[in-house]
Amino acid sequence: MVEILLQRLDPDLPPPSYAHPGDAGADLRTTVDLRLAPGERMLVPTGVGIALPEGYVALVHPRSGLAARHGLSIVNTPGTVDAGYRGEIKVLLVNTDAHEPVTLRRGDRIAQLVVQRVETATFVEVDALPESVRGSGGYGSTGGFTYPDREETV
Ligand SMILES: O=c1ccn([C@H]2C[C@H](O)[C@@H](COP(=O)(O)OP(=O)(O)OP(=O)(O)O)O2)c(=O)[nH]1
Ligand SMILES: [Mg+2]
Repeated sequence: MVEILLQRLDPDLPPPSYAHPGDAGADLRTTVDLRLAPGERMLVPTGVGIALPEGYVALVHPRSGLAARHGLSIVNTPGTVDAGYRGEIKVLLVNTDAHEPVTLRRGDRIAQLVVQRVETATFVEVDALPESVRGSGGYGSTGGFTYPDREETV
């Protein structure tokens, strides 16, 4: 368990909280009413700031229920909150539904914050990278799937 300093910039709203003990994500709320047309995105304030200890990151993930029911997602998912960031956490919501607008009210839970340990790397430049079994194969190099009515594999 890690202790994180939290500042409520909007004290009338509850602070981020875990819905159940052991949950990975603490829910974040919108401080504003909003309506997103199909395809529209908006940077939404949550009314909280945090001071993470060094060696930690907080990731802003979408909520799966809102995604499944309304197509609500996050453009930059998962958003990265750096340990040194002291500003308000914001969520870049997007309505991916093709037809219906998404309407949210102040106080609705819009995203979840996942706190993780993170390594800081030292990048050591070399002329050639060591060999590996995978090599430079990627982007479907191990095969994909074939549509029943088509010859090619995608
Ligand atoms: O979903 C997010 C993503 C980022 N941030 C804040 C915290 C983070 O530390 C800062 C910068 O984020 P990031 O590094 O992803 O954005 P950037 O475009 O690289 O901005 P910068 O040049 O400020 O690093 O913005 C949020 O509040 N919510
Ligand atoms: Mg950055």
